[in-house]
Amino acid sequence: DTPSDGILSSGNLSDKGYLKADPEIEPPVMVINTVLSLMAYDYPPHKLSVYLSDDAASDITFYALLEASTFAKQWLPFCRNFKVDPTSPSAYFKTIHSSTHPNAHANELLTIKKLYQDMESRIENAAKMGRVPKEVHSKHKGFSQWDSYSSRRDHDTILQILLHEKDSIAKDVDGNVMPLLVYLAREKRPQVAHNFKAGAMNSLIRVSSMISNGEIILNVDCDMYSNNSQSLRDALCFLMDEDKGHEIAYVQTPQCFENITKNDLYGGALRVVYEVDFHGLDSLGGPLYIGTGCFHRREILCGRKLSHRYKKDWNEYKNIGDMKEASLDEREEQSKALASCTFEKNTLWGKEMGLLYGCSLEDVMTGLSIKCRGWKSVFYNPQKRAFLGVAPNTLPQALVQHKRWSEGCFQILLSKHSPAWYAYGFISPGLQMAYCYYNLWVFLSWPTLYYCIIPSLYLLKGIPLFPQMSSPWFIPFAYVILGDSSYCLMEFLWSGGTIKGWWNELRIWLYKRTSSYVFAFVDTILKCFGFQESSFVVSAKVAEEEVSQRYEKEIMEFGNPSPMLTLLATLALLNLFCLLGMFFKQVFINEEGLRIFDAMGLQVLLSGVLVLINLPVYQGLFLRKDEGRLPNSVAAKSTALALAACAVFISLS
Ligand SMILES: O=c1ccn([C@@H]2O[C@H](COP(=O)(O)OP(=O)(O)O[C@H]3O[C@H](CO)[C@@H](O)[C@H](O)[C@H]3O)[C@@H](O)[C@H]2O)c(=O)[nH]1
Ligand SMILES: [Mn+2]
Repeated sequence: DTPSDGILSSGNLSDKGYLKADPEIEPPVMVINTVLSLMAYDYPPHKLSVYLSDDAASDITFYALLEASTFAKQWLPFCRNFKVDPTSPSAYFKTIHSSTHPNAHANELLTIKKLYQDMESRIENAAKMGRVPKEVHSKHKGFSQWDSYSSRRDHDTILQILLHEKDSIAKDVDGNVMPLLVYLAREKRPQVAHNFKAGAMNSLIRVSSMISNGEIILNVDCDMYSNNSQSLRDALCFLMDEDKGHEIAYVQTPQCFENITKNDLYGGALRVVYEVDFHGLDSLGGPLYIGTGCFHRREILCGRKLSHRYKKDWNEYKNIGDMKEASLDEREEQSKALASCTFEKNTLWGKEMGLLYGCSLEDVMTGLSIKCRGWKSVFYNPQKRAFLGVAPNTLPQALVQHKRWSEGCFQILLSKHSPAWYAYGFISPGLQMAYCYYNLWVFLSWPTLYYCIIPSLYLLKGIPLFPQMSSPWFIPFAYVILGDSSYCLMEFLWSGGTIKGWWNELRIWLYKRTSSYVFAFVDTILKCFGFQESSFVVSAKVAEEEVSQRYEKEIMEFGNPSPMLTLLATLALLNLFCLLGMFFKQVFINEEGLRIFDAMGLQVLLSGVLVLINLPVYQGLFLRKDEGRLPNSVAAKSTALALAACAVFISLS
């Protein structure tokens, strides 16, 4: 029985103009489903507080949350009475067919579904019109906070306690108390760095300390709803364990997705990472903190070091001092100061307290710094997924996400918290190596690029680089190739994947290394020398109808021209040209026929596999007519580049 906060991170930004209007990228209806699912946890409601951080400071999101607070009055009792799970309304309605339920349930279900759909259409209308209806605006004082708002990068703190046990309206239809509910848009000014998600989280940590000060903080991305209403209780079992609990800083659940298709075209499920790697990490001191679905102890997130005398007394309720007596308005006013954009000046926030700044993988870096202070973490991976979110559903988005991640990993390696040197002595050598395994991702780009380019060009020229098939030196190569691929395949199947899914994973493995990691490497170096500013490209959570349809059919979505796509297409064409050129030369010019297979078997195999794996690229370049194909400009550029590379290489003596 400990008070806990559901801290929810949401909102988005478009400093660089990647994004359009916010309700399009992170739609308010999705966000309130997340909020409702957490409010309905199977947990005493007076000990539960939910905070929504809106980095876009959109009055439409505020309006949606206001609607959700009203709808919750019916939804929470409904969940309680009928043991509803998942507790996100939209996910729940998708799972049920009313005919299979007894009568009482069926009637109430119809009523609540109708209420939900009405609310949804009101919110969607407001989002479509881009403003909140006038009559609603005048009904709630909270909206007046937008009077001084000039843009999403320039506004005061907007903070509203929507439900609080002190307030008589905070009772549901059965007369029970409801969880505390707060909307927060921290202050932003163009001249002050806001530190993206980490900045938003730190504001939430401070503001919540003033309002509810729960001991446990759960942090969830705005697209991840609770799929298991017990997971909060389960996580507490680890943290409150009498023997080991006092060493544990956080309990991390895997990031799972609801929109993964059967063969997972973009490898978004990260199956092997969660089913194999993270369990390994768990035995070495605990998994990385991955930014969502994670239960933290507030004190430790705020910088506490491990001491052997530390043993939590869960009965001693940390009170919020004078604030207990303060009225809600006073509380709001005082908490606002904590979310101002200058509050952190000359403090340790972002350096030693809260989430750390200056890295595009703030979460992993923060988790590492917690480990270096002596704490452990736990990986909690229940059969019934704790949270479900939205994975990227186009190739460019998947690549951009991997770029952000690998860039962050590299930054951590170079940072003062580097697992390669700083962490030495603080964490076990095994964990150090495990971190480095991720931190060194970007370097994999160079050998992979080499293997995608050089052996094929030499094949075209007729120069063997590997032992011929009849030589005994061929055996170690064959052993490594067969051993590695069959091991990976087994691991993938064992983690619940399909054979085709493994082939797709292999493709994404290649694309990450030959585009995301390359660009991440270059960008990190540029940032080190101050040629570039840091950014956080928010992943889109919704897609156009046609894009979604192609995603369901597992047709690769390329979309707009970008340097990453040009690079991928060039490599794909280079391999195709080399392979075709070689065959042509062998059969028609040298008339050696297929003897080349003995001399250059491995090179033929390598180019052949690369060509097979790139089939979707050739289709996207030349065969498809739909909007998701590779743009003509990319086709022209990549063909020219690939041909030029072949020609130049051949002409070199
Ligand atoms: O300036 C920002 C940027 C992002 N977010 C929120 O942060 C969350 C994660 O952003 P998203 O664009 O969905 O990132 P993902 O690519 O899904 O992020 C993954 O990787 C991130 C680190 O790169 C982790 O923080 C995330 O938890 C993890 O889901 C979302 O709720 C955003 O609204 C903010 O609040 N403020
Ligand atoms: Mn996300």
